[in-house]
Amino acid sequence: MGPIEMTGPASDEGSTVTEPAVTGLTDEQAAAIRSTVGSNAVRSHRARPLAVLARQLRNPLLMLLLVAATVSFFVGERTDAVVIGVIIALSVGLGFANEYRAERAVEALHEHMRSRARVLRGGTLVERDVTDLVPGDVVQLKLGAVVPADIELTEARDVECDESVLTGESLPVRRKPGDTALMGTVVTAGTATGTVSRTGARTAFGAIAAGLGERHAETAFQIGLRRFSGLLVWVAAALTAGVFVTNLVLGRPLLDAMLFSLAIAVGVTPQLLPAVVTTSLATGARRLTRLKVLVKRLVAIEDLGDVEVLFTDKTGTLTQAKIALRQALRPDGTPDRGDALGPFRLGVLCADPPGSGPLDDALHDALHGTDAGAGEWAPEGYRQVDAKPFDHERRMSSVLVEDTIGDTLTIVKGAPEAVLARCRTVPEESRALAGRLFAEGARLVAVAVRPGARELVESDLDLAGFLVFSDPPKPGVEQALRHLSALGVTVKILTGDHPTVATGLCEKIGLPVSGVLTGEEIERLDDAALTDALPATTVFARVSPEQKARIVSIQRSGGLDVAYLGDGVNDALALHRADVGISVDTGADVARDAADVVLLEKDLGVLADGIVEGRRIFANTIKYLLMGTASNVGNMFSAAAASAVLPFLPMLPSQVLLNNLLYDASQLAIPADAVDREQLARPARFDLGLIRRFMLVFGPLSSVFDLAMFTLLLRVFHTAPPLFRASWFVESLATQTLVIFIVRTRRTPFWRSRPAAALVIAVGTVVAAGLALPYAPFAPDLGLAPIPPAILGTVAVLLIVYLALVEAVKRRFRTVPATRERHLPPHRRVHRRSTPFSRRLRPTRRNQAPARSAGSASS
Ligand SMILES: Nc1ncnc2c1ncn2[C@@H]1O[C@H](COP(=O)(O)OP(=O)(O)OP(=O)(O)O)[C@@H](O)[C@H]1O
Ligand SMILES: [Mg+2]
Repeated sequence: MGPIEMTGPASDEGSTVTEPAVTGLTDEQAAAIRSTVGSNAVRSHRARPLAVLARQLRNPLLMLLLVAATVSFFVGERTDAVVIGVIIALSVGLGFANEYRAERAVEALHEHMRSRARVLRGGTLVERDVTDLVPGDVVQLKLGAVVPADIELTEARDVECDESVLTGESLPVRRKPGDTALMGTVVTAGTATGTVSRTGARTAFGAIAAGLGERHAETAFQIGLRRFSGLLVWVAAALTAGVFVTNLVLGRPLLDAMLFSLAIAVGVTPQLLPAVVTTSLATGARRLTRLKVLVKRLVAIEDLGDVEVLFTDKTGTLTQAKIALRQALRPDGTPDRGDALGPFRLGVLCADPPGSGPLDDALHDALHGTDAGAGEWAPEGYRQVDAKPFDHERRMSSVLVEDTIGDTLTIVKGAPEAVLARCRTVPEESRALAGRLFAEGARLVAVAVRPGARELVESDLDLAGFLVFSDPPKPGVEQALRHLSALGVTVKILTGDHPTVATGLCEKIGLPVSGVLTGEEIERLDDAALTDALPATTVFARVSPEQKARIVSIQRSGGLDVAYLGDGVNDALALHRADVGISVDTGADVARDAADVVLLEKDLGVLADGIVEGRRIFANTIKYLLMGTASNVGNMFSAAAASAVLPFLPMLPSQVLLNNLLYDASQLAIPADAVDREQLARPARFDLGLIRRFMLVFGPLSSVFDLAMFTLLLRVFHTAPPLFRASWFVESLATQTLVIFIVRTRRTPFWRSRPAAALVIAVGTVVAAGLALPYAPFAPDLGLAPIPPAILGTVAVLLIVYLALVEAVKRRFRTVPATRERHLPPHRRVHRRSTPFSRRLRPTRRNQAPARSAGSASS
């Protein structure tokens, strides 16, 4: 059963299918089946305007207010009710427009995040989007693949699947021909071919993913935001109840009291919070996409900003992704000249098909030149009888081959420690040679043989020699590491490679090594000892996938925020454990699916940019929160207090709402604001305590000024209600919007920290509009009267004194480091893994062009 020639358009995949009879479905047949059974999707994504609108309207406060306004329209103040209605419509519109735009950005993210399966279509092996698969498709699975549908295996070579995502069972399960490889599980060993039996929601994985819904579990940031909103809900509730009761006691009409207290509540609640956060995140995501960093979920950007420790694998991240065979050496160190039983020819015999991994590809390249992908890959004259593919635990791969006259040969190649341990005798000079080569920083593989055996046994071997691969550092790594360290991120290496190679590389790229631990040593440490050893260790070498994951977990439990960057099958576990998993577009399926962030180019430099972006978003969100708790809360508090002592309402409900709307509008420019360098230089943490203290200090401060203003208006200027309200309207709008220029930075505003032009324009416009309102022709409808210059001057003086005072108090305000909550949301694995199985509800391109050849989108 030899490899068949592929039919159809030339493809650079060079994969062979060992079932000549199977041709799979054609693209047309697949499309026809898809039209009846649907896409292979477990969820859908599309910005749904109605859902976004419903989210805006779900606000019970607005609803209550709307009801009260409607009642008032029929029984009382008509104009006031209409004004209230218009303002509510405007604020709903504002929130809607912003959130909808952000949802569109999420949708665009999804379009970048496709995952492909190798499928036979019309006899040709092509790559298709996983959502295109239909029952009947013939699919190939290789090591590291996430099984794209329920697949009945027709052929399976040493296949093991990790089904923990479905069963919780962490040990891989053996899968033989006739078994079903389940969707969402991972091929942890071997290669297989099979026929799709079930897709999408009809699979067990689909059912689980559908049950979880589209909402991801909250991150620490989102929890912080929710707590913040909760805090303000309490403040609002207390104020509203107080105002309502006081006004009733004072004998004011029930409806007026109700409208006024509800308006106060609306004024306190941060309605635009979701819009501000999603706009920030969406803007950040767009910026990152341009830098070739994709985030799967918007909040992952904020997660990036929190990263304190970055674990990375070595090969392909710190070193160039493409490695080359440099030398083949016999056990005594003399070069192999291509002898029949020399390490090079044996190594090639033992290699997996092209495209399986960089190391084996380097061997094929050396044999065929660089276009090794096409054509026959095994040297002639040998037939493969059995094979044990490479895995990261054994760190070896082996084959049993038979030559034309029936002699058999077991060939083993792998990490020298593993291979030498299985050799009968190893000359001392060979060990010394290996040590020397490691010290040179070469990526080293030992090859050994055992002639004559009938079965594949990896023991009693004879060393055939070494294959030396060059694995030079990637250009630019040094600079990226400096950037990361300037950002306060500690970089550590978790590699399957040899410790000497790893430390040698660190020296070349300027990463100071404080300590080295090997997998063997780690095995002997219990969790407590490993915890103690972590801070002093930079390099973890010869670690297995489980050890990588264990190290990440232990680092996290120490309270630090941990990111993991890796692209291999051996990185998937660790990616899942990390707070932020980062992978590369060209990496193994499992790695990509386990990640929150995918780099289109494996480049540490862009990662630093991503971290900065995350911190920028965080900083700007915090600005909005602090703003909401400073003058805003203070003003509402003053209004509430004033309503108890004044003979009339200090502001009409419609004026409170209008004031709030204008304030909100000015805040929408915050996501675009510039952030001070020192705020980008350290990992950020959500600190509700800071916000609470901020509110307790700056709220009352603002109220003091309001009360001074009230006193002057009543006692000195003897104003009537319309003028009183107009004056206070302008004063409160100016204080609460202009204070952003002080709150937005820890430095001296403007001189030391320049705000973004957009923010200056937005705030300026809003203040100007507020100032103009009392003079507008429709001012009487709003219940406002023109303000005479004497009062305007007073407002200006108060404003300046207020801002100066806030600036002075701000300087005494220190952030106390918050303790971070350790929080790994449940089901995150199912969520992450189901991302590629997402379908756009409204297909844009109908019927994929069947002629499209596969290679285009593969790496
Ligand atoms: N295809 C292969 N065949 C034989 N041996 C291999 C093969 N791939 C890797 N090895 C050996 O196994 C060792 C461990 O490889 P592994 O993939 O676990 O980690 P790595 O890729 O070297 O490092 P990193 O974790 O930094 O990516 C390698 O150093 C090499 O000696
Ligand atoms: Mg790797």
